[in-house]
Amino acid sequence: MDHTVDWWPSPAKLNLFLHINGRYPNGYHRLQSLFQLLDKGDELAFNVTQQADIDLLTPIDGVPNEENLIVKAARLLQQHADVQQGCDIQLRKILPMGGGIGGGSSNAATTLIALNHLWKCNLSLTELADIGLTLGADVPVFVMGKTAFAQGVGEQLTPAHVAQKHYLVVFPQCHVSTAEVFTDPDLPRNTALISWQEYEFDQTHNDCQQLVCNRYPNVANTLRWLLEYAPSRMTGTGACLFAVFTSNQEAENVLANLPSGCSGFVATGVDVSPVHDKLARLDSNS
Ligand SMILES: C[C@@](CO)(OP(=O)(O)O)[C@H](O)COP(=O)(O)OP(=O)(O)OC[C@H]1O[C@@H](n2ccc(N)nc2=O)[C@H](O)[C@@H]1O
Ligand SMILES: Nc1ncnc2c1ncn2[C@@H]1O[C@H](COP(=O)(O)OP(=O)(O)O)[C@@H](O)[C@H]1O
Repeated sequence: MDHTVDWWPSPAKLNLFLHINGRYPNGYHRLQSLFQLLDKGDELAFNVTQQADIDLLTPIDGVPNEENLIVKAARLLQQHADVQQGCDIQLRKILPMGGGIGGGSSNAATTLIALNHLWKCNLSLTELADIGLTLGADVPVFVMGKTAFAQGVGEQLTPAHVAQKHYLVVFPQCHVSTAEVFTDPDLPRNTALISWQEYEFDQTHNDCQQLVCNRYPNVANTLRWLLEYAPSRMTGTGACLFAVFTSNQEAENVLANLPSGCSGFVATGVDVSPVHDKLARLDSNS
């Protein structure tokens, strides 16, 4: 660990369920979901500079910096708040991309929150969430920083307390594009709305799961394997799967026996994002 660098967490999320209730005229889907924030994720570090340049010093293979959500988020905030300073950014990426665990969206949210603090923009979380929504439907939940029920395209958020569980998150080594799932004619789009008070894991599902299992045998086989151990489901539009445990040790035991070709990690569900814990610590020290 490099102690001279101040790392900001960029947590992953799981969709404990994902119901598709319909479609808006612009083609976006109307959803209900429970976004569970996790205590594990990527990390980002920001070094404020006096020139306006935004530089990501650790590019991601296959994602040009200009298209990286981190750089886009920094630029948007810079324009929105008329900031004259710039920054150098470093990323330590551990979350698989296109996995349905929100890595890119979380990176964008952490960038908005950290630079709002470091550039002293003083924008509210709601303003940052509005900026974030223009980058992706999942950015607002990470900006608001609370495990939450979501509806609309995922931007209408109601904070939720979920009993603390330990999750084995498994990446079946295939990437599923969100746009590919949402444009598939076979995707079910007519689940009835539920009221949050009635939420129970067993009474909910992920409307994308069967479609992705049909198209990606790796996902179907890994899900079947996980279900032998614990209640399990796909998150988001895939391809990651999660299994729910009441103890960390049980989750670690199953991780140790993952089928070859899969990778994974164990994380604990949190009600509040670790980014917000860091902000609170910074605010209490200032
Ligand atoms: C459905 C979720 C659940 O978490 O899937 P994952 O991406 O996490 O797997 C997300 O809300 C996704 O959010 P995000 O990945 O930010 O989506 P965006 O970049 O805004 O959109 C990617 C594409 O998905 C489609 N899209 C996205 C969200 C939505 N409610 N309806 C859609 O139809 C649109 O066609 C869009 O072109
Ligand atoms: N900082 C970033 N981290 C991850 N992906 C990014 C980033 N910036 C842009 N992307 C693009 O966003 C896509 C979706 O990434 P990600 O958010 O990790 O997946 P998902 O939405 O399935 O959870 C990636 O395939 C990549 O092309």
